[in-house]
Amino acid sequence: MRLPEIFLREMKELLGEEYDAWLNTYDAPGYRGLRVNTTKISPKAFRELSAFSMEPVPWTGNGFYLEGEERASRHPYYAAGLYYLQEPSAMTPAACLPIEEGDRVLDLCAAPGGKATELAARLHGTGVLVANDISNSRAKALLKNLELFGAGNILVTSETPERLCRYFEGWFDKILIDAPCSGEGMFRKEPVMVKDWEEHGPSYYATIQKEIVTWAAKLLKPGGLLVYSTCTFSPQENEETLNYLKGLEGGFRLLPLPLPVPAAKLGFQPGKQGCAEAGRLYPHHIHGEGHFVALLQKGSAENRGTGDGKTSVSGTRASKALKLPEEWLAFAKDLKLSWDPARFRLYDGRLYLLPDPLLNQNIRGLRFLRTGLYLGEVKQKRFEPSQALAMFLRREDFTRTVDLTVSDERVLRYLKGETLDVEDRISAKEKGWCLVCLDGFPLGWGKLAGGTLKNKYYPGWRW
Ligand SMILES: C[S@@+](CC[C@H](N)C(=O)[O-])C[C@H]1O[C@@H](n2cnc3c(N)ncnc32)[C@H](O)[C@@H]1O
Repeated sequence: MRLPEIFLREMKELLGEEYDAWLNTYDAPGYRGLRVNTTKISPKAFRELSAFSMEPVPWTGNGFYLEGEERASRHPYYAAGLYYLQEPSAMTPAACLPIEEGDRVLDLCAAPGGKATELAARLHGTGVLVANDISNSRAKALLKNLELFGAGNILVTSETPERLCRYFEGWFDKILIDAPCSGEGMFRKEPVMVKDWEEHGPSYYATIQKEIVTWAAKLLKPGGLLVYSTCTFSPQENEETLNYLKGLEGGFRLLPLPLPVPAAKLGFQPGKQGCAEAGRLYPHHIHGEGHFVALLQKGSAENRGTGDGKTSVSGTRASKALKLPEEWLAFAKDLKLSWDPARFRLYDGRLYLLPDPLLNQNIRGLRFLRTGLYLGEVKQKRFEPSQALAMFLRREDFTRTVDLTVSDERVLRYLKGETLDVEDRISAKEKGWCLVCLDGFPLGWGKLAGGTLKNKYYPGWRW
């Protein structure tokens, strides 16, 4: 593999006598990883259910090395949102952000959602995850991944950090910044990144990173926690950015990484330039690609207020209960869940369920792709439930289900959008909307009539 001369020189300076061991890793294959969606299934239950050959990634509770040849991205369990495919080192940043139920969490550079999906899972449907990416096209992939995971307590935006700050200054309990970077740690996995490094390099990204952390520092509550991560080795992009952040208003200090085992035992190397608590992940010390992770706190823990989420533009608006459409009420008779009426919003016939922390929050003018859980649409006097709602629900949340097992050839036909004969799976008189489930996990909607299942799997997701 061809690596830029300047990069190699800098790595020699960084690694000293470890340089050769590091360089040799480019002749070895990389590692594939799978992270279990713990809102849907426990890691133990997933291992029992799936036939995948997997070994735990020691710095996570739900990450695994994928060892066989299975095409896990084309397995129906993927369509059921049971896991995310992620390189093992990339699992570290989200694992290092301590999430508590009810938290207001921001993933500032979130697309396509590798870390955001884990943060959403750890919120267990409470609080809110604001998942942002400056790129609108990448934010669309982020939204899809969050909805596939069944996350409903979300706000997906495509904004600059500066504009987010006009709405959410001092609002977040936890922030994750997986910063755009020169990608030095990914050259083995994605050799095309070498070209980008030659065009831009660490100085270009260091400027962007300083801009991003400046706004993130304002977005975080006093006492709040922030994870800063990159997939690069460059101290200019890592320690220099941290030292810049430490000097910002509010005062930031580094904390030890809250891992299941001390970082040193896992083979993580300490950060440099006064940032020893940070973790440098090198492919010659761990089974994974290069990464950098640090956990910081703004001010001290005593400063950590409850925060009232005051906005800096046009005040707040009181939440009032919406008169719910008849079509929704008729559909919801089959739903075994109920929600506070104040949480519903109807825009152009589309019905949404807002996360609690957003009820009094002004988001007018914000560029967003999704506010909360999209429930579905009122169409020709009927309610059409959304794919996002199917993924959000558990099997037991809806009256009618069609239950298929993974060995049933109808599973793939359903995912392809075909009409199915399901007479053997239901009682003869069953009629209307039903949740199509795979081994107990919803895949999407169907409509039953006379033993036939009309396929309502979202056309944009069909296989
Ligand atoms: C390393 S990637 C994020 C990967 C993501 N966290 C994941 O785990 O899937 C960095 C992201 O930052 C976004 N980005 C670049 N500049 C940004 C900025 N100023 N504000 C917010 N996002 C930005 C890029 O579009 C890119 O998607």
